[in-house]
Amino acid sequence: MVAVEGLRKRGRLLGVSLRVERGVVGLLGPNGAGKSTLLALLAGRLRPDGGEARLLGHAPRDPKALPLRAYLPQSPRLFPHLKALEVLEGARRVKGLGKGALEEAVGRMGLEGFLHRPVAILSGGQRQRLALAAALMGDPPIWLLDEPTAALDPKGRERFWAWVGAKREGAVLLALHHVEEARRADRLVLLKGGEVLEEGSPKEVLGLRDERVPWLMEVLYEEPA
Ligand SMILES: Nc1ncnc2c1ncn2[C@@H]1O[C@H](COP(=O)(O)OP(=O)(O)OP(=O)(O)O)[C@@H](O)[C@H]1O
Repeated sequence: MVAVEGLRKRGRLLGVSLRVERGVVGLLGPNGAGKSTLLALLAGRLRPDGGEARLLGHAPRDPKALPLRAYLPQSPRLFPHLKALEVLEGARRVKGLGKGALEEAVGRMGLEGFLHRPVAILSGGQRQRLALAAALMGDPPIWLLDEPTAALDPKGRERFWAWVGAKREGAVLLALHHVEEARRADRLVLLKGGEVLEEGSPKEVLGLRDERVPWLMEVLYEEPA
């Protein structure tokens, strides 16, 4: 479903290969590891210098790939003067979806309380919930989400993971920083310096404690060993 072969972006990604048929894949790694670059390349927002990626057989920049994926960048741009509901209406129209999809997205992310407020006065977490609802509306088969829960409170995180859990088909790729969330993924991919360092189940990857990954101790193991 998502196939990546030797993907390169100068100075940022040094040749990454991955294959995700289905399920939730967490991308872990310290700041600057290349997680956002990989997701932006998969979303077609960046052009690679080498290698290739396919989303259900389509190149990321092929217009046919657009309706197949949801992409949430690390700092989503939302027009500040629009009301939350207008942002969602815009996403719904662009995606050619019915009202039901919008209502589902509102319910999933709990947006009922601030639908009529302009983006400019929303809190950081409210904006993130809105951006997620707009991106995931219609439930495309592939989700590419860059630190989707970074600004969310515990309830918002639960709502997000409940939505992930309700997704029965498809591939979800998430850049993550927290161990407790990484444990919920089906597979984890550790990136560092633009390369894949390890790949495996959360148990395998989070159990790694060798000298190649000293940053794991600092970045991932907030909990006492
Ligand atoms: N436009 C750019 N031009 C050149 N280098 C860039 C550009 N954007 C990012 N980089 C560099 O690419 C590397 C990978 O960055 P990237 O944002 O993909 O990392 P990340 O793993 O998502 O990090 P974080 O956890 O901080 O979000 C970093 O060293 C970064 O400084």
